[in-house]
Amino acid sequence: MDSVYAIPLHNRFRGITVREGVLLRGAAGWGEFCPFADYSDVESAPWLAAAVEASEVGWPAPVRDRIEVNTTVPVVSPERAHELVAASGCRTAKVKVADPRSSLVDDCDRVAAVRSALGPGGSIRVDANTAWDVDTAVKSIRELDRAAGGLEYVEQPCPSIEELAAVRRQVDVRIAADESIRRAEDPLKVAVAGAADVAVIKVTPLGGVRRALEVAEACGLPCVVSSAVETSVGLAAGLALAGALPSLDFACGLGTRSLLTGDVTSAELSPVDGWLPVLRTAPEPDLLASVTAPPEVRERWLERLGRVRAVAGL
Ligand SMILES: O=C(O)CCC(=O)c1ccccc1C(=O)O
Ligand SMILES: [Mg+2]
Repeated sequence: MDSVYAIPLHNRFRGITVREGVLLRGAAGWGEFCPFADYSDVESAPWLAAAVEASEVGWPAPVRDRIEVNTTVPVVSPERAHELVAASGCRTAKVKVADPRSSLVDDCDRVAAVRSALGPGGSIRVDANTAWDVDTAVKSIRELDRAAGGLEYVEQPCPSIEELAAVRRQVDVRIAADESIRRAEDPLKVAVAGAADVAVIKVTPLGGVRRALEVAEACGLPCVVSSAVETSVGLAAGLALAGALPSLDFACGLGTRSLLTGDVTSAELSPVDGWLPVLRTAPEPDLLASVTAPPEVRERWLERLGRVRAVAGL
């Protein structure tokens, strides 16, 4: 039977305080259907395709058995950011910046605290989630780069591909494309080469591991596999993708289990010393029961699942 879960987050992330979704069980295992609330039924169809691939088909064989991951730092105080990074064991941290609740000075302070936690050998990337125009991006990236003692890359500083290209011409920091790929009408056709140095690839919005592998190949850039803040069921799909990519040069954004206050399995996919195994885990009945959504949330998700099944023909 389909299980609808609702799991609170430790800190607000992407405007969300509780992560919700449906776990689907099929012949090949478990899949997770968890489009964000602002995704339409049409935009949610690839999320369902990813869940159906996981539960009914399974994934291609991996070429590596462990994945280095970044820890993800939400909009928190510099002290809390330092604590989170130090406790994570990761050598790479991704810091959310340009949030409406955080000024550039706050962002610089947070990034500096992350550098002090990582030491000079660590890598820091920031994610602006499309917040800036070109001029603001150029100015902010220069300041953040200075505060960080060097940035590995900046993820999606501006909304459009053209703006990414303009920013890229003016700064020394690498540019990564995320929303430009994930929310593109046809992710197989977006011309990110020239506008970005790195492609962020997410299994769920791209419609599954196979489809994401095609997008990775088509974009012709080094890829970073990132989660959509799923339970360990959904994270396993990201690990399958990261495990199957022909080459992998950067730490992946799959260390997000710690953003959630709970999980559906005790074999949870939390990084150890900054690495995750390429494995999949099944939910355990008692843990599944502990995160079961209240009836009205369950109703809403089952209706959404039905509508998206109709749209997707799945
Ligand atoms: O990449 C990571 O470290 C975590 C994943 C992440 O940031 C994310 C999670 C959900 C939705 C959007 C994003 C994003 O990268 O913008
Ligand atoms: Mg991003």
